[in-house]
Amino acid sequence: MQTKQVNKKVLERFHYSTEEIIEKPFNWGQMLRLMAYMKPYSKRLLPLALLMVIATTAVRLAVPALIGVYTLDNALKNKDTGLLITLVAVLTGLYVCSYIANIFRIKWMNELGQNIIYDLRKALFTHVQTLSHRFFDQRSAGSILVRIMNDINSLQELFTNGVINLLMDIILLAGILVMLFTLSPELTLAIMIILPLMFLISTSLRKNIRRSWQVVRIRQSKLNSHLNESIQGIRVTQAFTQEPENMAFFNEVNKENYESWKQASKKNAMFRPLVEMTNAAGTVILIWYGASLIQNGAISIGVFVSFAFYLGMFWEPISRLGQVYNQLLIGMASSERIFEFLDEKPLVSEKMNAVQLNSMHGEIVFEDVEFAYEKNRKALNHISLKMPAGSTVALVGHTGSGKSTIANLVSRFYDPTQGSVKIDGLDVREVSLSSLRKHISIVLQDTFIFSGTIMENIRFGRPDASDEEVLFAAKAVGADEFIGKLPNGYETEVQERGNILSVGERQLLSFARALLADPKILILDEATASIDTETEMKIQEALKTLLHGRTSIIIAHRLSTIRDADKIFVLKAGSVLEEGSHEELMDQKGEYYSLVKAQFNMLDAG
Ligand SMILES: Nc1ncnc2c1ncn2[C@@H]1O[C@H](COP(=O)(O)OP(=O)(O)OP(=O)(O)O)[C@@H](O)[C@H]1O
Repeated sequence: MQTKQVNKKVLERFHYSTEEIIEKPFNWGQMLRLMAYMKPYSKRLLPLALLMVIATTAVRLAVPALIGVYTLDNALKNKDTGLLITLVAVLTGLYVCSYIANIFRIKWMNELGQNIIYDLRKALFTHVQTLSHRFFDQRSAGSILVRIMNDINSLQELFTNGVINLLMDIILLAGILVMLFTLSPELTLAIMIILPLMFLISTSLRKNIRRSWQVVRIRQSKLNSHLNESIQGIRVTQAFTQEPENMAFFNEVNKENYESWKQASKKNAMFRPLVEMTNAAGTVILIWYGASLIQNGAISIGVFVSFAFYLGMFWEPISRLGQVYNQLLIGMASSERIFEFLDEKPLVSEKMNAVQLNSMHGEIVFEDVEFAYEKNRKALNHISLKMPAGSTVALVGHTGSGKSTIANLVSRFYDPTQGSVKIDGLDVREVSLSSLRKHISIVLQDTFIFSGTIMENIRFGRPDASDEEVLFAAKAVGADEFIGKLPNGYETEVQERGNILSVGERQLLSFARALLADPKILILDEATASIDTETEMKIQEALKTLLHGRTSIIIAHRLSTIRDADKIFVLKAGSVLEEGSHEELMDQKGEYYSLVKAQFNMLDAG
């Protein structure tokens, strides 16, 4: 395998945090919490599946006794043809029953496992949807995806096969031991000498194999992260001609993945022969000691044959129990991560008797608001401001001065650490979240387009809107023109993030989306930044339609767009430095004046 030598600096560029903890010690509390997901199925599916497990196990336990003791020692020895025919009929009947029971066992167990996974995934997704922005600030989308998909998938194996195999194997093992002791206690005790060896192989080698597969999973996860980032960032990579470095790093990670897999499968391949060797040791003891017991007349040939059959069955559940144990430990780590998400409380939560805001005027008041995303780093500092209902208010200021944070607090994506945000005189913490957000629309610079048609995307905020209403909104904001040129017009399918559309076109779509939702409060956060001046002039009229009759908060760096605002708040380092109309602020010759001048000079120079 040839790979280009990777520059050390390139390797250092890639940092991927993978879920390194793949297994956790067994934990009863967590196990019981997991098992609680079986409860809805404890009336029908679970007992039915268990019944089938017991039925198949019982048949497996009965067969060796029927063949050895009954056929050889009774029917053949006594030349009892009647008994022989009965035994053949019973055996055939048992096999048929076991075959049918097995079909249903697999069917019901899979159904049970799938149902539990379905419930768990639904619970997790429903919960994640309620979590606050802060939760998403702290995690990558990839790591959330991994929990909802991979971690839950790894529990699927535990629920479909693991738990039931565990039960089946325990019942089978206990049954075999009872049969072995009943047939010949001396021979059983002699064979049990090799049990410690078997146990040692099962635990130590399995642990070793498990660790190797963990390394494979970590490497795979690294490979996934790199692939994901490579595809997402392909445009930047190509623009900076970083393809060779990217390829070299990929080769490195791919090779690591291949090597780890080779190691793990080598160890895996050793396991079966070792188990078979101990199995063979058991057979040697059986023949040597069993033969002498037959010679002494302590046991019959039939007992010996039945014993041999049971012994052959004995190792299978033991080695499978080791496998289930592995699954359990992996399940512990996965479930811990899943429960960590499920236990995460939304930081912004609704009060018990939250007020339903059926209608809204849209007056927004900030009373001495302080806010910090992170401790000791205030984003807003003693902010007091008033935005009258129906007015157009602009927030201006340098990057990082707190403009978007003010918008975030209005929508209650975060709560202030001090002071209060009031809408129509009501603290937003008193209002139900859905009724508050129903009256607010936000248009961001990087608007999100969902996979689906253009029509569906505009309808996003008001799913019950008619086609005519969608068309009206699109026309009003001037989006109709470009939509008309698309291959299928409003029915054109766009992929996630709307890559076939230009940034400006996406922006127009989100204006239409906002207009259709008909909110009382409209927040435009750098919403016109991606639209060229000509288009912007065209949509100024449309914007008037959009802003009419609502409280609008416009955040813009391009100051020409906010000239007509009723009030402009100038922010600096989280505080309001100046407020007033464009003319008033220009007269003041303060921060706003210098910002406008700076832009004017820049344009002049351009
Ligand atoms: N999710 C976040 N977690 C931590 N800190 C944040 C987060 N979002 C913003 N900040 C910080 O809060 C401060 C205010 O950010 P904010 O986004 O409100 O600025 P802004 O004025 O809107 O800037 P811009 O003009 O660049 O959009 C900044 O110092 C920023 O680094």
